[in-house]
Amino acid sequence: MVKAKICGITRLEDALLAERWGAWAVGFILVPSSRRYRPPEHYASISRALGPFITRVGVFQDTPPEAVLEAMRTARLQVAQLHGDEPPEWAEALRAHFPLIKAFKLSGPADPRLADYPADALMLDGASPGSGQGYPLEWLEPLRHHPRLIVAGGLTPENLGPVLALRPYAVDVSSGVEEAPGLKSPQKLRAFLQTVDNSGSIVETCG
Ligand SMILES: O=C(O)c1ccccc1N[C@@H]1O[C@H](COP(=O)(O)O)[C@@H](O)[C@H]1O
Repeated sequence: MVKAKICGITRLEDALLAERWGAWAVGFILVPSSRRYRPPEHYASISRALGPFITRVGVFQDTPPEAVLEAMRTARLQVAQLHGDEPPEWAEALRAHFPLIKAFKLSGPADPRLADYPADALMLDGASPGSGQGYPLEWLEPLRHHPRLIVAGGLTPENLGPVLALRPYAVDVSSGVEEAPGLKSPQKLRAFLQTVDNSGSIVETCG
């Protein structure tokens, strides 16, 4: 079963819909320059209202480890996603506290050495994260069989099919299920999660 992470959530109602419709994770932007940024205290109130079986992810970009730890604690989050040019030592320091996703921006075919970065899952994203910009799926090929590959960047309910056919560990979406930055569209959210869900049943039936 491919897992789905809904990223860039700013409203409780969107988080609850994502949970109800089967998302494995929700992501909260802690990058101050982003239009989807909200302070950690805001995310804490959303996190408190969710059930125990959905993972809360904090998204950071070039934030020093001490500040990441502080924000994660305040926002009551469980997994950190690093989206910048963080040195591997920062990742090692953070992994002592919680699982880590390392996101890389692709501007060409993925370099297989990205898998050497110390992280618990590897995300391959477009060149401009959070913009809805994608890339040719062939660029994933060098890391296609990575056991914890999360595919992100420009995904929508409509273009998800070929990505799901690659059977990555997870898919991640933000803009593709929004009506405005940070505000999710219930219709698009449902369509996205249903598409992921249906792909699981198809594989299980055929397998
Ligand atoms: O969403 C943002 O504003 C953002 C800012 C800084 C780093 C990452 C950001 N978003 C991440 O981008 C991917 C894919 O987004 P999209 O579906 O192409 O819009 C997603 O993981 C977001 O977490």
